[in-house]
Amino acid sequence: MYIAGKNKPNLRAVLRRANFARSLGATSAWLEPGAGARRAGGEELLVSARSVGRVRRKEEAAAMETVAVVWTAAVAAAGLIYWFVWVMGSAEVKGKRAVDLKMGSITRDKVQDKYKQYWSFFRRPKETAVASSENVPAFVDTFYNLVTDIYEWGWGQSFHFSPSIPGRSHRDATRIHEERVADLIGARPGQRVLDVGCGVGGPMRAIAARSGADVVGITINEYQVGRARAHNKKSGLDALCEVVCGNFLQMPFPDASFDGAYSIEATCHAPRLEDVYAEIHRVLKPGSLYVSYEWVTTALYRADDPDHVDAIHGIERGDALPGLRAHDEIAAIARKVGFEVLDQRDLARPPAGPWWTRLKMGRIAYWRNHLLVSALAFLRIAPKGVVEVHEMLYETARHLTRGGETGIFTPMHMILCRKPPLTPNAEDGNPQESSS
Ligand SMILES: C=C(CC[C@@H](C)[C@H]1CC[C@H]2C3=CC[C@H]4[C@H](C)[C@@H](O)CC[C@]4(C)[C@H]3CC[C@]12C)C(C)C
Ligand SMILES: C[S@@+](CC[C@H](N)C(=O)[O-])C[C@H]1O[C@@H](n2cnc3c(N)ncnc32)[C@H](O)[C@@H]1O
Repeated sequence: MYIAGKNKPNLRAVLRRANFARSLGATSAWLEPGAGARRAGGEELLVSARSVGRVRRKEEAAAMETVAVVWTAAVAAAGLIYWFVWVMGSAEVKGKRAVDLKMGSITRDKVQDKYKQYWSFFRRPKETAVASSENVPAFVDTFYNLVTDIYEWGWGQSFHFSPSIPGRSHRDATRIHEERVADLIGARPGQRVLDVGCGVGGPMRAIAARSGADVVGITINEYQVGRARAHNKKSGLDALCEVVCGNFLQMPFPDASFDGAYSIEATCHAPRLEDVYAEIHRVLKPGSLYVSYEWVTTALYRADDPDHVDAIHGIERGDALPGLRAHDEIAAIARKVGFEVLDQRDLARPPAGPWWTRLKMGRIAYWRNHLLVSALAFLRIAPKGVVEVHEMLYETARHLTRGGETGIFTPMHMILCRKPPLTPNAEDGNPQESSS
């Protein structure tokens, strides 16, 4: 019995009894009259102290969990961004990252204007087409200011296609397609070879490395000259590779100053093919070889099929082309300027693997790239206008793929020419170009 002041409330004893009683399934009232209320008060205190502790521990655990989740998410996001921008974003390329995207030599605030100016070329009325052919080099220059960095970032240092080779990387297929050029013209050490429309010099370095020849590249775009020289130096090939800024329609080289020449997917920018072929013929030594990979419509192209016309117009608009030529025009033009035609072939025809799969297989990559350029433009890291240019290239890829799949277009119509060697003139004994 509990007497106030005599028996101090022994909470532990009460609890022991309570536990015992609980173990027997009894209530506290069964143990001792009045003990229920006393025990209830003490146990409530203890229970509430315990539950406060439990709640606090739970809260602490939850807070720690939140911190861990936030950190994990932050690390994962950082990893993802790193992978997205630096690893995936430069999968094909060394040296060009999305964060380095510029628009060639165009100042940041002029990019959108230049892009509009580029498009206005295609809106010109037909009557002014001849006059505007004089503007083509300037328009091509603007185009390469807009696209060079995106090409390097998303494609590599070689701005051309190549047949895909099962089991080999794009990089290998590209190099093999370029080395074929060196072999076709028989380039060797000590020779001086001209690269007509050299871009940032991917092919030039592959050809110099393969043959040991000195290669001189010419491009209309000043920005590409800087990029090509930097790449030449970085690859240790600057002793063999030289780059000049100039127009291939009026080249700053003396007559008969090269032992060989090649052009890879570049002369398609010339409004009149005879003008560039005549220049190449002029600067070549007699007897030397020239090979070109030309962009042309094939025998499957039908000018009365609106789908064909639409695909070819799409290719022209997205690639700064004044007008694609037909495959059977090329050799006639080469002969007209004085070349002998040794061979011509569409290198895209079977057994060559399709060149356009590299464009098609990258749908996820395009989506990723679109997000990336949009984010960079939003953050003002890349100039405004980069999103529109990227969008244009995406469209162009669609048209090129259509051209490849339908077989109406090829970017690798190969033509191998020779400038006729000199033969002694029967009358005066002086050498003259042989007529073949
Ligand atoms: C010879 C020329 C250029 C040929 C090709 C090198 C380029 C033609 C189309 C370009 C591209 C299209 C899609 C781009 C993509 C949307 C972007 O995310 C990454 C770059 C692209 C793949 C880009 C790369 C270069 C091309 C394949 C012409 C101009 C005569
Ligand atoms: C598609 S890129 C090909 C570049 C290079 N052959 C390659 O395969 O990487 C075409 C090149 O031709 C050049 N080009 C176009 N028109 C030109 C012109 N009138 N004079 C000099 N270069 C020109 C461009 O500047 C660009 O470098």
